[in-house]
Amino acid sequence: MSIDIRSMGYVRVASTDLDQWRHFATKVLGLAEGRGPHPDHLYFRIDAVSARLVVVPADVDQLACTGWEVADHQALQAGREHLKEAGVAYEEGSAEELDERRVQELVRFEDPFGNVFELFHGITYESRPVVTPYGARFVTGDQGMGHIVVPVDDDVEALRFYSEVLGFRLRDSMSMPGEFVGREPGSKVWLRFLGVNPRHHSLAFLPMPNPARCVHIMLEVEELDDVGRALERVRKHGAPLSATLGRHMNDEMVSFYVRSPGGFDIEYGTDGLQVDDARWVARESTAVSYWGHDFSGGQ
Ligand SMILES: Cc1ccc(O)c(O)c1CC[C@@H]1C(=O)CC[C@]2(C)C(=O)CC[C@@H]12
Ligand SMILES: [Fe+2]
Repeated sequence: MSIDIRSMGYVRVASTDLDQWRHFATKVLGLAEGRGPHPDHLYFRIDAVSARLVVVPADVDQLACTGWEVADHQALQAGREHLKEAGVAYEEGSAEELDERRVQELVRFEDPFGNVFELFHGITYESRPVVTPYGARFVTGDQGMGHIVVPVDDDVEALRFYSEVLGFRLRDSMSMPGEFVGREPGSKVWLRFLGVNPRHHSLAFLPMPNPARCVHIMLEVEELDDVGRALERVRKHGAPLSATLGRHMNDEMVSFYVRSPGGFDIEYGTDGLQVDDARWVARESTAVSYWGHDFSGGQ
């Protein structure tokens, strides 16, 4: 038995420039501004959940942590016991932290590479329907808020930790030449894509150091038109495009990548694959994309 994570619940970002984040999140990404307990923090909604993205002032620009949802107190208690058995140190969320995240209970720990994870249950949701500035509807629910790609030092240890300790299920693998991530020529590193719900992957990792502590966060919208409109706003506001529109091979997502003020990318996509664990078999994809996704920004 391992931890029964149901979905990616929230992301917290540390930022040196909250005005820039507010502009980017609302005008470029089209997220709805929400409210929260701390007057100096930015809270963004994409669905009924009170805040999915929270930006907090800091003297660095980097990912602070990701929050992973479990069903209830019993599931979190089982999670604590599992972490203890696996020798992973964790701490309980303080009263202020529970209030800030608007969850019933949480524990925080680090993966072997210093990525900060929180396990929580009982997040609040709002009575008022979310109204996003450009009418985009985001795909969440059972599939959670999206996916995240985190940097790791060791792809073998990462796969062991995320699957055996955290209970993520391997859905796809893709190899990359070692020299691509600064290793010796001729070596091979693995990008692994793991899931916990019908979303093809909720967590992926790349064995490459990254000062932002995040490679990208993916948000999914209902319609291709929402992706097209977002791409127009990227151009209008001069936000740096990290990869052109394309369709990924493994999860069939049609998306583009834009650089956020956090120094990591936001992947903005639609039409992602949903899988059924009873039938899914882990595969190895042989290309990043069927078409598009020019990571030189189309220049
Ligand atoms: C390959 C792939 C499949 C599904 C995804 O959602 C997805 O984000 C990716 C791309 C992962 C990865 C990345 O985000 C950073 C830049 C990378 C390392 C590349 O240059 C190729 C693959 C890219
Ligand atoms: Fe992605």
